[in-house]
Amino acid sequence: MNAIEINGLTKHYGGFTMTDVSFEVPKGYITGLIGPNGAGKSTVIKAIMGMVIPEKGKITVLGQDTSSDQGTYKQDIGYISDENIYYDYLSMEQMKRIIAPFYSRFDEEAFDKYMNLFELPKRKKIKDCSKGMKMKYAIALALSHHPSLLIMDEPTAGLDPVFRRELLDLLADYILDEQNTILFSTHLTTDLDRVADYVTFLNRGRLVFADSKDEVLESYYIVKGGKDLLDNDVRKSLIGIRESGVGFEGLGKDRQAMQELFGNKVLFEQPSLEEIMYFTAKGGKQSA
Ligand SMILES: Nc1ncnc2c1ncn2[C@@H]1O[C@H](COP(=O)(O)OP(=O)(O)OP(=O)(O)O)[C@@H](O)[C@H]1O
Repeated sequence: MNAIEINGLTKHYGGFTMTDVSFEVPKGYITGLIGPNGAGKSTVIKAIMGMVIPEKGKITVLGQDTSSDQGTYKQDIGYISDENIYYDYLSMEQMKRIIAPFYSRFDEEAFDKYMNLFELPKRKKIKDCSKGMKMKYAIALALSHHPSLLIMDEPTAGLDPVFRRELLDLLADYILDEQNTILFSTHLTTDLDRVADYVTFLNRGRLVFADSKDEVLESYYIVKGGKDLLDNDVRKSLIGIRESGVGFEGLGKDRQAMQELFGNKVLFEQPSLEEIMYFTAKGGKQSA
């Protein structure tokens, strides 16, 4: 079963077009949404949250069509924005009092537990909180109404490495209840290496892939070889290439064809998610 289904999402802004993006977020797992700056990650997340109205496409969240639902599906979502959506001059406690009534299952005890766990002083004004504290506060609020779906836009941005790791562990715990689902966007593929089960990759408003992390990693290869091997046909068959003075390194998909062509004249490696993102985003244009 899927927690989220996106079909044919299309949205135009001035210089940007999101074209026919379709993917699913399976229930009970962590799905990471990756892509370079401006790829459209926030646009997708805002469309799921009903904050961006697409020109085309259908979005179903927890079985409800978001365009016909009056927003009740949001009761079950813990949403963490990448923007500051709080009143700066209020304390964290005062802001919580404004937000809590919107959620029928808001749990004060859980809120206190997370505030203590994250070492957040309730009386501190939001304007005096660091970026990381604001993110922790957003996470505390989101978890306190026991959502079955957590949607987070860049939750690890601005966090120190220690809390980043703690947060990822917390997410892994949250998913232990197989009814819960997480979708989070990030630039940091190392976040995904640690916790993601599925990966959705957007580039320039288009879907590159949406699949299980293991399938993704297995379906690509990195090839390394001498410069003399790099003719036009090889260039065309690779998704991205990086050239140096003596050789090249490229990302491709059909390993067998490349193997038949070069045998043991080249070296094959399994790419990391970061390399897949880097070569796909840059294409074959750059050289090192
Ligand atoms: N309200 C808007 N009006 C005009 N253009 C917009 C608007 N919102 C987003 N865009 C543009 O749409 C594109 C995609 O933006 P989006 O924020 O979805 O990307 P992103 O992948 O989340 O990027 P980042 O990783 O930098 O946060 C960008 O070029 C952005 O400038």
